[in-house]
Amino acid sequence: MTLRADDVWFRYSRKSPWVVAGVSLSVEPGEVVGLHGPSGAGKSTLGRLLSGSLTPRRGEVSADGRPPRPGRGTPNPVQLVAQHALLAFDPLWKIRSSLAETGVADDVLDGMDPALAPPELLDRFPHEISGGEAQRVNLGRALLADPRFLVADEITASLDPISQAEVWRLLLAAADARGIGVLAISHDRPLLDVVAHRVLDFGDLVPTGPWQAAHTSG
Ligand SMILES: Nc1ncnc2c1ncn2[C@@H]1O[C@H](COP(=O)(O)OP(=O)(O)OP(=O)(O)O)[C@@H](O)[C@H]1O
Repeated sequence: MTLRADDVWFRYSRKSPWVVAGVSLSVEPGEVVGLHGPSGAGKSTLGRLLSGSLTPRRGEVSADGRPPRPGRGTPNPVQLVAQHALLAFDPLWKIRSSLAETGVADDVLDGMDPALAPPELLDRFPHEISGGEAQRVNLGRALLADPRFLVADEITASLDPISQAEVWRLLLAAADARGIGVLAISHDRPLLDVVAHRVLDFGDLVPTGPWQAAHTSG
């Protein structure tokens, strides 16, 4: 099973410029691929395309040959974990209810790795946990879906160094143990050099030919 983008193109509207223009990449099971680039380059957009929350205007995204969109009752094999973990939780729901929304049974929730979801946090509201705790629970929720791939988009950009190291330690351990392929998106090149097996630069993903030049100028 490979996560692939094949000549993917995307723009937010017909009148806006191409944000992703002819990009191809692949992530293998168990592989951690870093994606680096400046702010506004299009990294998050590509992450959303790879996780199926956006659909390419042209080209294809596939996980094991199929578009990574959740079917009815079927978890998405490509889970997106984004920077602002608290936005992923309903502020009016206790953490337990947000996790239960994934469809897992109560005993699975109670049996979650306490490093990801400490039992005492499950009955709190999102505003009652720290940013580091929120991102660990958010990662735990993505792992409940038993994903084949994780798109980790600036997941530790707002965290202190200790929380940052802990989130990455947990993610890399889960990826290694379960053979999950990871696309780690960050503007922090030294971080990617530590966590990833190889690092791609967003600018290098865009082929430079006359056709692209004509179609990416706006
Ligand atoms: N929902 C949206 N509607 C319209 N334009 C958008 C939308 N989301 C992003 N963009 C634009 O697409 C471009 C790429 O944004 P994107 O968030 O993918 O970049 P990025 O490389 O992830 O940046 P950063 O590192 O700052 O998060 C930017 O010009 C941004 O303004």
